[in-house]
Amino acid sequence: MSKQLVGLVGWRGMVGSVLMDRMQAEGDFALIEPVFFSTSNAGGKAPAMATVHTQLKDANDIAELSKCDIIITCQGGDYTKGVFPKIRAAGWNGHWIDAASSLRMQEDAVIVLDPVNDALIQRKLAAGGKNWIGGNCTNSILLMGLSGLFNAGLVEWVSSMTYQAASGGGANHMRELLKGMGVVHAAVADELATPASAILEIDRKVAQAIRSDVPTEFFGAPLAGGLIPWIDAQLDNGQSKEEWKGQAEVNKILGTDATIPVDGLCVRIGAMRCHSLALTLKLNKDLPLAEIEALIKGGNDWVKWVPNERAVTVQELTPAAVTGGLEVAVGRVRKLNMGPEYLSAFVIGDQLLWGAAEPLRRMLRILLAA
Ligand SMILES: NC(=O)C1=CN([C@@H]2O[C@H](COP(=O)(O)OP(=O)(O)OC[C@H]3O[C@@H](n4cnc5c(N)ncnc54)[C@H](OP(=O)(O)O)[C@@H]3O)[C@@H](O)[C@H]2O)C=CC1
Ligand SMILES: N[C@@H](CC(=O)OP(=O)(O)O)C(=O)O
Repeated sequence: MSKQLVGLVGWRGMVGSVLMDRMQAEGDFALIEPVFFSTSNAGGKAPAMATVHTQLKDANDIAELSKCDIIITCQGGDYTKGVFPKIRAAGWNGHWIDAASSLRMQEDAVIVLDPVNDALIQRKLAAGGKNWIGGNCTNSILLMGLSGLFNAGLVEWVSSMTYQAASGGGANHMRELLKGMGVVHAAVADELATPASAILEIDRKVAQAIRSDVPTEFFGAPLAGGLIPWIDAQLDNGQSKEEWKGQAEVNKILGTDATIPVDGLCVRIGAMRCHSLALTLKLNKDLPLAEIEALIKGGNDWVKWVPNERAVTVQELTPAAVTGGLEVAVGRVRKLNMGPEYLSAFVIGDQLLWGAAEPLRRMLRILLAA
């Protein structure tokens, strides 16, 4: 049987690069005929995985895109808004798998996170669904960490304070943070090399470097040594668009009948990869912690439970421990002073894996197996 033609767009970006790594690691390329597209280098050499279509095609060429059975795009929302309507209008009836937020809330789109909503995906596939959209990275990490509680129907509402890594903005954002770190270090390298140097002089110089010399082209404000308590667009109700996605997407992924309120603050921090969420959950039952732990651990195969103890938390509930892996770590789980149904949790996962590339890769495999 001939292999399906799978178009790959955005494969060079932050998410796309991770997707390529994972597809190679899992042998996905052996199951498909890949065609690589580019918005900036059409005609250039395609990655080595392309054995037949060895030249990059123009990512805006509707005719070439329409030859694909499946298209996976990690190019971004502007690309989706520009190309998706045209290719559908041109009569293309293939499967569109997309990392961008543009189509997520469309009626005929499914937000895919198969360890959490596989039954929903299969129902929509059987009904002829064609649009499979990855969720917002932070919401995917939230649900991968606590699907056990959500799927047990125990969550009444969630307050979510997020700590989102620089790579969430993309490759250029991650590069900007690293450059900024270099600027800050360079500003005080001599003083750091002199043990007796005055710490307040170091502090003053660092503050000056952060205010004046750290690059801000992509983040719009200095991130190195600091944080930015706003991600994505401003909405009329006072939320950032990133905060709005919380309730909208969590409920769509779960397919809830009654909306579970999800709200909080989304904050950009100077981590490279991994998004974290400091959560307050209101449960609808007062359960023993041991039962809550068992439900969280049983949520899916990728949950890594971290006991609420200082030493193991400091070692295992951090970006350094979690980056590059498929485990989603859940810790700091305890009852809060507000009452026995109020629970804290700290969830951290590699947002480029379960928060972006992995659900797309797994959706491709679901389609190939259908
Ligand atoms: N970053 C994340 O954590 C997540 C992102 N998403 C979504 O996925 C989509 C893609 O995001 P992301 O991968 O972060 O975006 P990037 O900006 O990293 O990549 C998108 C495209 O930008 C172009 N590009 C421009 N400059 C560079 C560069 N220096 N290095 C690499 N590529 C570059 C590439 O296109 P070309 O090769 O054609 O020039 C690339 O395909 C977005 O819609 C985003 O919202 C979803 C979940 C998580
Ligand atoms: N907005 C997230 C990345 C992401 O998931 O984007 P979107 O929801 O637009 O696909 C961040 O900046 O960390």
